Order: sequence, then structure tokens, then C-alpha cells
Amino acid sequence: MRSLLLVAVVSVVFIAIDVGVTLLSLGFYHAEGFHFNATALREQFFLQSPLRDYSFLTSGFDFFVLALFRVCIIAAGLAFVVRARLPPAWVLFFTGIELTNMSYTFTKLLAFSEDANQLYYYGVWFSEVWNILAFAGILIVWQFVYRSKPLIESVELFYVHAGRNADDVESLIPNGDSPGNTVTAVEKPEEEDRLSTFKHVVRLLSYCHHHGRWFLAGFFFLSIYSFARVFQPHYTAQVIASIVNLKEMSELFKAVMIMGGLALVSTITGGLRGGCFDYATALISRKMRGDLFASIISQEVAFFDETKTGEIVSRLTSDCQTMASTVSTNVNVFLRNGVMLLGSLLFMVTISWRLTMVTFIAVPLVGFISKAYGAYYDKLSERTQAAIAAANHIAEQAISSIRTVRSFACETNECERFNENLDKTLHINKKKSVAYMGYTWMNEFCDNAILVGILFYGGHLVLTKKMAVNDLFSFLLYQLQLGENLYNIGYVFTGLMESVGASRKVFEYMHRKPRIAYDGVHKPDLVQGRIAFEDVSFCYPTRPTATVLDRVSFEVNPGETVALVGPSGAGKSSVIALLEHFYESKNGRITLDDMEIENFDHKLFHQRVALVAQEPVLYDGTVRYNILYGCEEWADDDEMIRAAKLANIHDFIMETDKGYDTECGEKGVQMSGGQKQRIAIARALVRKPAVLILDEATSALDAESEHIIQEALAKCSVGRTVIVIAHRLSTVEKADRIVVINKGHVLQQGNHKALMQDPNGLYYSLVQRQLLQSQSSDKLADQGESHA
Ligand SMILES: Nc1ncnc2c1ncn2[C@@H]1O[C@H](COP(=O)(O)OP(=O)(O)OP(=O)(O)O)[C@@H](O)[C@H]1O
Repeated sequence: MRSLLLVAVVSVVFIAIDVGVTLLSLGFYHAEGFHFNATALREQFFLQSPLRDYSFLTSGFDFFVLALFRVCIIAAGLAFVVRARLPPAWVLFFTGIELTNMSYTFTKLLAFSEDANQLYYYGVWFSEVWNILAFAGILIVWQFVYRSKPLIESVELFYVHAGRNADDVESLIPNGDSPGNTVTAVEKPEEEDRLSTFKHVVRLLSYCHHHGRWFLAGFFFLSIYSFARVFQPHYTAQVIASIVNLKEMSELFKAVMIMGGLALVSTITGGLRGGCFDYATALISRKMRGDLFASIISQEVAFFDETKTGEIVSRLTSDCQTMASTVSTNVNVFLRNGVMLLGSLLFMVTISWRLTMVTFIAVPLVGFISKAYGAYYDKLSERTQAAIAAANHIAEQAISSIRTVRSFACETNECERFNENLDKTLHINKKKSVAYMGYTWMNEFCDNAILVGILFYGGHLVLTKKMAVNDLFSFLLYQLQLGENLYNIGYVFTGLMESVGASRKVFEYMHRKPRIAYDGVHKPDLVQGRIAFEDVSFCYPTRPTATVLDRVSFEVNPGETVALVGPSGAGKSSVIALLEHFYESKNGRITLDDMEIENFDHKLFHQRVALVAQEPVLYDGTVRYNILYGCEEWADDDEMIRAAKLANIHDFIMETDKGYDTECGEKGVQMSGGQKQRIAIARALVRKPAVLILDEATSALDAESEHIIQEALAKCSVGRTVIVIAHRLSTVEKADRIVVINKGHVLQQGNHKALMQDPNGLYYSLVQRQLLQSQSSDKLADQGESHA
């Protein structure tokens, strides 16, 4: 209640000051110095009110009407607050009002200037300045007082305490949340998380500081260039004036020489400026991509479960390019035109402040149109980039799985899906084109309106002997230059909005903090390889309600081989994913040598605990590159060959023409399934891990490959802890211990013999049903071998 009272008092005080100052200023509408004159006020208020002989050229009554308009806005704001409703943001509306008001205020000043004596009235200046300030004040009161969340919360609480039932209060709150939850009721997180376009532009521009030297150099040349260009209309006018006024040849020659000199300077510095900014673009693009990639690659695995690869690639390529090129090009164009615009304005004000004011009347209007258009364009650009990203995702997915696409003859379907997304992009682009058309119309209209206004008002000034013809001529040349500068700045604005749209997601990814911090520092000299899961429960971040592991506990001693067994979807791979620290468990502990795995140094941990995945991924590169992946710095060729021999792949490699320099192809496409597996095993072994994790391939390898891999695994499990997700009976039988998992629970533990004692146990039935199948194929293979 107190805050409501306080706000009511603030509003009343604001209204009182506003109306008071406006009326007070009317008391200074006289030329007798700085003292209040009640007669002047009475004359302005009563004699020149619209009811009597009002004149736009002399009356200050308009300012009083504008003050009444402000009272209405204040009353509307208060009404929202009293009804416990958050007033709408309406920033655009208030900006429009303020800018229109500025245009009006400037026009009024020109009107007063028709009788130069009126410019000596303190009251005129008083009303003019106050009128602009008061509208700015309204915006501040609306945004920061009426829209303050604590205020709305306390008003809601007041209603609750005043005895209205909860349903009544609920209906007062915009989105119908309960009063106890008022913070969420008044918040619109999505809107508020979204940085304002202005803040985003600042963030985008601040990126330029990374290669500030090149921008500074560019700016230096740009300043000289603009300076030289600013003087050109002045000397052009002098050349024409000396011809028109039939002055001496020497004067014409002097003006032409100066113009030539200025043109030379502007040509040289213009080139240097362009070169510097162009190189700065390349540097910024590299930095942006580098930063974005560094941030993306350090995100937790769950991020990649949620984010599509095509989208990420799109952000890295198309968005970064759009950002880098538009930012630095626009900085260049904006600065050049900004400096020239200021220079032109300076000349224009010196020539005639009245005519300059005509230009200023239109500037706020152009500013407002640009702001409204910019906000719309920003949103559309963001949607365009999202649509491009979606199309990229489809293309990326189809191309990377071309064999599947071909084998199901889905080329046309993929084309259709891709085209659908292209159509969506086109649809947004159509809207952008329409918006741009409207914007160009308005800009052109304002441009021409200013020109006509200047010709009309300038002519009037010349005819009333308030201005010389030569000056009008000079002014027009500067006005044309100013028009061009304004047009270019408008163009920059469009480009910048495009950039802002593209950069929203890029910055979101760039500044995203990984939810798992790989910042452990524990670096033991020796890792023994004791693994323990203690009461570990887990669900994937993408499916937070589905418990995948429920209080899982088991231990693996150093040097032991443990097989994880269970039906499909039981949670075996999830156990491995947690052990690899891809995800973090909801509760429980996972330890290596009695130390939580998250405390280990990231590099050291993955060197001592190595994984061979079910479908090993090979990179596009040589066999050497793939085996030494990540340990090029410390592993030599001897170690690589030793690992390859252990993995039973050395002989095959040596049979190829290029040996270890044989290319594997994208995703190892030039290798067979068994060869890929063995290269992946070699890649794990070269690290000399204390713990080896193997996810056995489910897809059937031919008997020979199977045998070779089994042999390799037998060799490499000596002296190290091995955890294997087993799909074959041969593997399970050899394991020291078997952990049977079902629906996220550990059901049984023991060796093959012990577990087979329990015919009611899951392991027994698994062996009977599934593992038996592979056993029979193993036996068949053995028979085949012995026959051979
Ligand atoms: N990245 C993921 N996001 C969400 N859920 C997942 C993810 N990966 C697996 N799951 C779900 O978790 C559960 C356990 O899956 P998991 O891959 O651990 O089983 P599994 O025992 O290894 O099965 P399989 O032997 O078939 O590989 C399944 O229900 C699966 O749908």
C-alpha cells in the first residue's frame, strides 16, 4: 500500500511540476529580461488560447496542451498500477511520441523565429527545452516506476490482504499465475532474456576492439578522407560562385587547385581506409569463428543431444560471416558517413541555423521509422537465420547418411524436405522485402520532403532578405551531401539489424557456460584402475523425468575384466557415458582409485581411461593420424606400432601401399567394420590406459574379424582394468565378473559359472535366449575354421 501511495505521490508531483513549469514558462513570453510577468501568462493563456485569436507563430498555448497530453499518459500508467497490471513496455510508442514531439518543438522554434524578437523571450526557450525534457521524463516514469516489479508485487499483496479472494487477484495478473508466484506472474522471461537491439548492437560492435589497431588505422585514414570530402561542397560552391559572379581567373584557379588537392587526399586516404577495414573484417571473422568453435566444443555432451549439427554448422559459417562482414563494413560506412554528416551539419549551421532546423524537423521522424523498421527487421533476420540453419541441418543429415538415403531411395523426399525449409526462408525474405520497400518509401519521402521544405523555406528567407542567394546555394550542396550520408547510415542500419539477427544465436552459444565444468586438477602419477559406482542415479537432461539408472552400485578392482550384460535399453551405455564424464549423475558417486572422477584433470583422465565405442568413429585422415589422435605430442611411431600390433591391425596396415599413411576416408569409410574397430582399439591402447572401456559391436562381424578382435582384446586386457559391454557369450565367459543390469538396476553380479546356477535369474534367460545365438554362430565359425 505504501508503495502505491508513493507512486501516486510521485505521479501527482510530476504532473504538478510539469503543468506548473509549462504555465510558468508562459509568464516569460516578453522581452523585459528574466522576471515573471503575470500579464504575459494571462495573454498567452487566455487571449491567445484557441478560443480567441490563436496564432501558431506567436502562441505558447500548444505547450500547455502537450502538458495535458502528458497528464493523460500519467493517468493511464497509474490506472494500470492500481489494477495491479504491469503496464505494457510500449518503448516504441513512447519513442515515437518523443521524436514527433521533437519535430514539433523544432517547427515551433522556426515559427517563433519568424518574428526575431520572440527569440529574445526566455519563455520560448524555457517551453521548448521543458517540452522535450518532460516527454523524456514520462518515458522514464513509465518504464522504471510503473513497470517496476516490486511495485506490482506489493499492489497484488495489498489486494490479497485487503480480503479479495485468490481468484479475483489471479484475474488481475496478466498471465494468471498465482499471487504467491508474483515474480513469475509479472516476468516474461523470454522477452526479458532477449537483449534489446541496442544492447546487442553494442555487444556486436564491442567485438571490434579485438583487432582495434586495424580499426584505429582505418579510422585515422577515414577521418582525413571525410575531412577532405566535407570541404568539397564549399569549394565547389566557390568555383561556381566565381563563374556566376564573373570573378577573376586567378580566383577560379585557386578554388580549383584547392579542390584538386582535396580530391587527391581523399582518393589516397579512401583506399587506405578501405584496405584497413577489409583486413579487419577478415581478422574479426577468424576471431568470431574461433571463439564460437572453442565455446561449442567445450559444451557438455547433453548440449549436442539437444542441438542439431546442421544448426551449429550454420552458426559457424553463414551467421559468423554475416556478422563479421556487416559489422566491419558497417562500422566503416557508418563512421565515414557519420563524420561527413557532422562536418556537413557544422557548415549548414554556420550558413543558416533556420534552414538547418528544417532538416532537423524530419530527422526525428526518420529516426523513428528506422527504429520501428529495425526492430522488425532484427526479428525477421533472426528467423531467417533459424530457417537457414534448419535447411542446413537437413542437408547435413542427408549428405552424411547418403548410403541410407540411397538404399531407401529417399532422394526425392530429402529434396522435398530441403525445399520446404528453403520455402520457409523465402517466405521470411518476402516479408523482409516488403518491409524494406516500406522503409525505402518513407526514407525517400522524407528526403524529398526535406528538399522541398528547404527550397520553400530557403526561398522565403532569401525573399525576406534573411539569407544571401550564394548561401542558399552552398546550403543546398551540403544538404545533398547530408541526404546521401543519411541514406548510407540508413543502409548501415539495415545491415546492422541483419547482423544483430544473425548474432543473437552466435552470442548465445559463444557465452553459454558448459553445464559440466571440466576443471578437475587431480593428476596422480600412477592410476591403478579401481572403479566404483556408489548409489548412482541418472536421467538424461533431454528426458529429465525418465530415470535411466536407479541407485546403481558396483566395483571393479584393478586388473579385473568386468562385463556389463543386460537387455537392450537396460542402461549399460549410460553407465559408460557417466564413467566417461559425458554427463553428471543426479546423485551418488563415481570414483577412480577412490577419487571422484570429476576431480581428475580432464586430459589425464581420458588418457588413463580409454574408450572403444560400439561404432568407432575414424576421422578423415591417415591411419597414423587416427591412432595418434590427441597424443601426437608425446607418443612416437614406436608406441603407435606397438599399439597397432596389440590391436592386431599392424599386419594389415603394412600390406597397404602407404602403410601408416593410408587414408581412412570420411568417418573411416575406406575401412571395413573390423579394421575400424581394431584401429580404434589401437587408438585407445597407444595411451597405455589403466582402464579400457569397450562397447562390443552388436552388428555381426565376419568370423575372421571377430576372432582377430577377440584375440586383440585378450592381449590388451592383460595388466589393466577392462569394462566391456558384452553382447557375445565368448566375451562374457572370459570375464572375471559379470554385472547384470535391467531397467537401470543392477540385478545380479558374479562370474559366468555362478550366475548360471540360478535358472530364474535374468542372466540365465539372457544366455538361453540371446547370447546362445552368438554362441552357436561362434561354434559354427570354429567348425568352419577346423574344416578349413
Ligand atoms: N542421449 C540420450 N538422451 C535421452 N535418452 C537416452 C539417451 N541415450 C539413451 N537414452 C535412453 O536411456 C535408456 C538406456 O539406454 P542405454 O543406451 O544406456 O541402454 P543400453 O543398455 O546400452 O542399450 P543397448 O544394448 O541397446 O545399447 C534407454 O531408454 C534410452 O532410450
